[in-house]
Amino acid sequence: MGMTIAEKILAAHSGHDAVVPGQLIECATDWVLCHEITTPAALRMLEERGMDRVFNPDQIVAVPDHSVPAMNIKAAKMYQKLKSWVHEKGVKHFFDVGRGGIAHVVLENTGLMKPGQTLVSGDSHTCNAGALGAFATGVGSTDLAGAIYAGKVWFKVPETMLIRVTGQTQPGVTPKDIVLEVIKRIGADGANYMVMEWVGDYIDNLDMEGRFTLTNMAIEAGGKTGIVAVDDTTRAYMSARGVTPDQYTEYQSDADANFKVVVEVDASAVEPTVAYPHIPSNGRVAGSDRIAVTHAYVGSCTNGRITDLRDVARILKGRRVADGVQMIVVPATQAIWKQAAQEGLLEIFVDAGASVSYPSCGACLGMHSGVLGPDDVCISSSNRNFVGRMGDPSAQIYLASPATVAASAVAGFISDPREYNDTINAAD
Ligand SMILES: CC(C)[C@H](C(=O)O)[C@@H](O)C(=O)O
Ligand code: SF4
Repeated sequence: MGMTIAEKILAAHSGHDAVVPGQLIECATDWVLCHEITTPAALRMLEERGMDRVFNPDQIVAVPDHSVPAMNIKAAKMYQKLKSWVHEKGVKHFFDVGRGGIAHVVLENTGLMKPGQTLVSGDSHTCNAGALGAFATGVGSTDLAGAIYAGKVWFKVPETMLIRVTGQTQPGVTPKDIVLEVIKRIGADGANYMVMEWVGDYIDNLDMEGRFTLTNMAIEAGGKTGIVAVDDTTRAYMSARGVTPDQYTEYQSDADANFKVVVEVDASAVEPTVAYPHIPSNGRVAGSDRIAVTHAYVGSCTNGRITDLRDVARILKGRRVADGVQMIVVPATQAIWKQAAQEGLLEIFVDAGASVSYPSCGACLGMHSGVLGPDDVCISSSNRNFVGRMGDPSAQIYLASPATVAASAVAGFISDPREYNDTINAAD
């Protein structure tokens, strides 16, 4: 029996020639990603047991991102804890406030994380990095503590779901719509403890930014991670970061690999999709109901990349955010913020009446810088619309692509971005 990409990576990191789904393995971690929310608890566990060390300070990447710049004293203390640990242990890759942004997006851009590697973090969207042809997954604080201490974690080898996306999307339809459509179809637990491997000519033609959006949301279908095989797009992305193919290992799934489920998606039939409250699987076609919004949020590790900001700018250019709508745009990292500034995108946002914020998770999980109040209605480019996710439990969150968020912000109600296709194409 052949193996999938994920099985091959896990075998290579656990000293086995081959592994099968269900097998328990001790897996070496090439990278541990640490932020200020879950790392302090893991560090306390280690300290209490007198196991206060790191397996290798060069293989830890630390990025404060959720509650920074701190909005209260508690957050300031968590940030201090992460920072003092980084200095004490000599953690090599530290992206402090002002030099980083949202951890997953910072990491994907560094060139540190390479195809064929393994990554764990105390964050559920760690699956994001799977787009690089790597095995990346979120773990709880105990496993995080173990990884920091020993550079190893226990895994049960997951089954793999194959998602084949063929054809091309209509103008105005983006990777976010594809992933919302898939989660709608399979359900919020449809990929429970499975690897979601994306293939097909749609994926072949997709840029890395779009691939990260797909793998980022694996956890919203219960997936262990998402993964995309290495191809020329991945190689070019790595080489732009100074990493050559001899520095990483490429894996492909074998023709006779065992896929537990196969999902077929015709990209040309996918419409702009909005996940209605309060679960990401609750997808409907954008604009099928007239839903007034009070807030519009573009950002997060799912959709705060430069390509997302360009999509938003194409719609906002020469237009105004509707009265009564608070729109915030949060570039995911300092580097993306700078590029957006250089491309003139930030000026377009400001001229349209949107507020541009510093890179952080703040609004995405209702911690700061855009917390929703009672009965607010937000159209969000993020990945979760659970009750209370962005603030008050009575607030309603609708998940969509950046283009749909922008179209809705301009109209004042949830709208189909394809209404702007003519002007977008004319502007290009
Ligand atoms: C705070 C963190 C543990 C959490 C996660 O794991 O996903 C957050 O990033 C989120 O998106 O809800
Ligand atoms: S941007 Fe949102 S989803 Fe991503 S890590 Fe931060 S809080 Fe979690």
